[in-house]
Amino acid sequence: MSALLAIEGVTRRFGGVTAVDDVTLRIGRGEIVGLIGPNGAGKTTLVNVVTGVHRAQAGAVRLDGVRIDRLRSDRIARLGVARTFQVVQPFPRMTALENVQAAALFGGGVATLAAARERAAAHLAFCRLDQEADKPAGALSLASRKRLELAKSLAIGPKILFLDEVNAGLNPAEIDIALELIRAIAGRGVAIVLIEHLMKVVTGVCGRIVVLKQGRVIADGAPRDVVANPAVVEAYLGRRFAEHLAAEARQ
Ligand SMILES: Nc1ncnc2c1ncn2[C@@H]1O[C@H](COP(=O)(O)OP(=O)(O)OP(=O)(O)O)[C@@H](O)[C@H]1O
Repeated sequence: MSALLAIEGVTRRFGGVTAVDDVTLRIGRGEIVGLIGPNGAGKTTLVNVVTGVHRAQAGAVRLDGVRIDRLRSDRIARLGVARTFQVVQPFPRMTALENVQAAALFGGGVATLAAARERAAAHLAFCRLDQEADKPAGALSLASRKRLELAKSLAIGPKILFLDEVNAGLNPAEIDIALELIRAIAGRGVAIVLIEHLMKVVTGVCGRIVVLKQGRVIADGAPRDVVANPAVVEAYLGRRFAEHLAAEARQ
């Protein structure tokens, strides 16, 4: 079966820095993939190339077999590639419902404002924000704003969703809710790529982990194999932490 998203030999340089270096990666429908690596490894740049923010200087990106790497970012989003940002940026004076309604209208597939509103309400309920629907987005807590970003992403009808540090700044109970949501979204067949520094989160929710270092993929596989991979331990995890994770994985 062909991959939902195929990144094929993608390279992106900035001046003398090769931020993404000949990366090849295939992601299937409904997969939850962790994308990890040290600061500056190229994670955000890779997402920027896939979402059309940056052009690749070599390689190709295909969604459902169709090349998307020469398209504008709004077109790529409408085709089903959604992302959230590390720093959440809703329209602060619009209500949570209006924010999601605007995303639904952008995504297309709704004929009227009323239909967009109805769909937005359903996405808010799914993201456990129905109680906050009529509050200005700027008045929501950080955890709620992060879930609002998820609801907005869902409103464009994504096939694949890139989540950049959705758990940063959340407490353990809030992280549990976010992870439940991520599993539920994947359960609907949406592929998820989780950029995350919290290894407990990555190993807990991801079926597969990809590790970048200096723009290259240095590991790609099941969490228990990746955390035991000496190159990953050296580049990112550190030995004591890796031993701790391996012990947890065995339990
Ligand atoms: N717009 C840009 N202009 C110049 N250099 C850039 C640009 N974007 C990224 N880089 C460089 O590309 C490399 C990869 O950066 P990138 O932000 O993709 O890494 P990252 O893995 O997402 O890091 P972090 O975990 O810190 O977010 C770094 O050396 C960075 O300085």
